[in-house]
Amino acid sequence: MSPAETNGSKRAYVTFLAGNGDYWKGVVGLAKGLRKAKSAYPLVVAVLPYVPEDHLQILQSQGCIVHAIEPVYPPENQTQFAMAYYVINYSKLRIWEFMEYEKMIYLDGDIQVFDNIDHLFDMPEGSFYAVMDCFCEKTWSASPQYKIGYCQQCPKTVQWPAKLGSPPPPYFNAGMFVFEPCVLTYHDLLETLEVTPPSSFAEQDFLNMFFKDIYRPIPPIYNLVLAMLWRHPENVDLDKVKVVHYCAAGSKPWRYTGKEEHMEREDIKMLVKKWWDIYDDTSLDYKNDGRVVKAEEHVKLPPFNSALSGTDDDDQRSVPSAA
Ligand SMILES: O=c1ccn([C@@H]2O[C@H](COP(=O)(O)OP(=O)(O)O)[C@@H](O)[C@H]2O)c(=O)[nH]1
Ligand SMILES: OC[C@H]1O[C@H](O[C@@H]2[C@@H](O)[C@H](O)[C@@H](O)[C@H](O)[C@@H]2O)[C@H](O)[C@@H](O)[C@H]1O
Ligand SMILES: [Mn+2]
Repeated sequence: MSPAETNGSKRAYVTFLAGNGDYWKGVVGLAKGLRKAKSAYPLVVAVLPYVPEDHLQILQSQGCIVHAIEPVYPPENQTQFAMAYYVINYSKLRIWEFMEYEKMIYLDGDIQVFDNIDHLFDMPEGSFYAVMDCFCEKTWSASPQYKIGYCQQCPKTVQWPAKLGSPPPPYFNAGMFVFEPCVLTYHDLLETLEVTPPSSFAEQDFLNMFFKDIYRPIPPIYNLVLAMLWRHPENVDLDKVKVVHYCAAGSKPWRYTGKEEHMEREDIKMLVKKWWDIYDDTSLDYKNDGRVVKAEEHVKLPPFNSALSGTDDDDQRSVPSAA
């Protein structure tokens, strides 16, 4: 049984690449970081059209399994996304059709894995695992939480006012999550998206709504949203952090100038250097041992109706507890 298959279930990390810009550097860094952390599983890259061929070659030369996907667009809308480019992030939904895998961990291309997190694949099936986000950055300024100063990271500091009803349910950052590709879920996601008005955080808001009944928070060591360092330092122990998410403005290591707000912090400089130390480490380059790394054929999805008659072989495993 290959390392990518454990107890018969095929597993892989997956990230997403769009455009002809420089995010491919984030994906290369991620591929090398997973290698350094001695992960047993491959990195699949879901790539949108127009990603340049030379970027794809670089990813394959680093051992990535490149899967071409078609874009997913939200319904026609006048929404002001928190960042205009968020509209392309709906295309992340395509990873639910990667039926050749039973369990996947999604990681944004601006994430680095500094310690092995393969054990997360052993979490019980049937739930959606991700780390809770923070509402304190300006990107949240249109939200009711931000306007009253409420954040789920410190629910007692500013209590959710009873007049606004019950507090919002736990809300995850969609830059990292543990999920199970499933054709029924995939079609349900796309059909639900067609009738869901888009909102500020695009697919992140949508995924939070869609998975709210099965979402289980996992500790922030698995996705350190950098703003936590200055918004909720009491919730962060950098020595224990396994996964860093370079999502704060100005923190993408491959574009780092140190000029944006908070970017002159010593911990930010240290984390950016940690990223570059891996990216520049040629001993972490992929050594193709003669096998030809082929972009795996997409599993041809069965027609929707025949998938309905499929049966799930549910094999529960012992699991680390979620947060
Ligand atoms: O031009 C882009 C913008 C985004 N992405 C992908 O979409 C993810 C989500 O965007 P981003 O990480 O910039 O959002 P943030 O987490 O910073 O809000 C990125 O990590 C990349 O994997 C990409 O490939 N090209
Ligand atoms: O398309 C919406 C995006 O929303 C999330 O990014 C946000 C979120 O983390 C906020 O809390 C931060 O304030 C903000 O900076 C950051 O961009 C995901 O990381 C990304 O993958 C993607 O889903
Ligand atoms: Mn990100």
